[in-house]
Amino acid sequence: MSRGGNCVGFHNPCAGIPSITSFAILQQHAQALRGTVSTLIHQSSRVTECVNSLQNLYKLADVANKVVDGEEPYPNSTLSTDKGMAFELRNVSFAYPGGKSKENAIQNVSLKISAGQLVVIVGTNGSGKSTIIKILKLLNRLYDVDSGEILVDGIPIKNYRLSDLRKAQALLTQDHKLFPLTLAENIGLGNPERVNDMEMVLQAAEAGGATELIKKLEDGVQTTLSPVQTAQGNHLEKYKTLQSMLENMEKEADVSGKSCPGGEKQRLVAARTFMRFLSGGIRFAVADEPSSALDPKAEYQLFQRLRESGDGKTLIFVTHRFGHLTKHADLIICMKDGQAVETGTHKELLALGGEYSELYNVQAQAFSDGSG
Ligand SMILES: Nc1ncnc2c1ncn2[C@@H]1O[C@H](COP(=O)(O)OP(=O)(O)OP(=O)(O)O)[C@@H](O)[C@H]1O
Repeated sequence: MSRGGNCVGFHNPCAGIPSITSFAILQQHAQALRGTVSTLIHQSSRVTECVNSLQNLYKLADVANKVVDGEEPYPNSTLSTDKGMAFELRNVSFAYPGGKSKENAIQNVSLKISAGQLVVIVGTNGSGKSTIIKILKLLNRLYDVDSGEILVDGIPIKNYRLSDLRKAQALLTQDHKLFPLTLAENIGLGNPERVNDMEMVLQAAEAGGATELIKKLEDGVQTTLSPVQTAQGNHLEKYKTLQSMLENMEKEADVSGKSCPGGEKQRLVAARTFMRFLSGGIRFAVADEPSSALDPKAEYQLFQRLRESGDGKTLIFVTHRFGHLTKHADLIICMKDGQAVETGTHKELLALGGEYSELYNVQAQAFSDGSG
């Protein structure tokens, strides 16, 4: 048996350590080594992921921006009216870039929306409602259509300056974010130049139905919303540094939970949209399911206020609910399988007895068949 430097063995008389202890130490080292190797393997796969993401970023940077800015100022001095934006879709088809489906999300859609109309888009899931909104939000021109043409106030959308179009639109969706700022700032984001104009902020809050919620809070509009706590963070009370690092990482995160439940969040987001309306110059507003978390009374009030402030704006709503909106709409667009299968008013579409009346009757039946 070696008595030199090689002291590892079941029996090590040079160190006088009992063999069982040596074995335990050996096992510990082996375990630590296994842990290190598996961490290394995990980390190296993360490195590959990071490198791939970086590569993709560089590839993206090489992609030429296909959206070419136009030169025509908006509003057009001769064609635009102060009633709002007018739209025309001529044989428009669109498939999402990189989308898995070979089918177009919308197919050969032709329709006209007059300036100042209150328009409601209905249809089953996946029928293309939000896609119509996205290409009409065209206004951002994130999605240029594959074929067909979109006209705004009689001129192809592509001719307009993007920045002018953006200034003229407001958007209200269910997935807008709230930030860990004060309520006033969250609302003021709709019109950042006037974020300190408390009179305007409170006016927007009232229109969005957020006044009661603000009154309940000790600091009113100056209440700062707290960032979201993830499930991960909840286990980390003992590790203060790690917890505060995670919380900082969540700064950009949405606000929800106790500090602001769904319905209240939608009210604040709606208030932000009204703040944007108050900035002036808005001629087109889109609302994509803006009331999904609101109770029926709050939903009615929101629609009323949107309608009341709709002067000088074309309003387009996407909804699954049939009610005040569809009843008052100047134009209902009923989508099915990517096509605008029916257009008209509630009465006209009911009289048709087609897709719209079928969808309507499913909801109406719940109240009329005495099953409730
Ligand atoms: N970002 C996307 N990438 C790829 N395909 C998409 C994308 N968004 C929607 N689609 C597809 O386009 C089609 C139309 O979807 P769209 O969201 O317009 O329908 P929708 O009527 O608004 O549905 P819902 O009522 O469920 O919101 C669907 O087949 C959908 O899967």
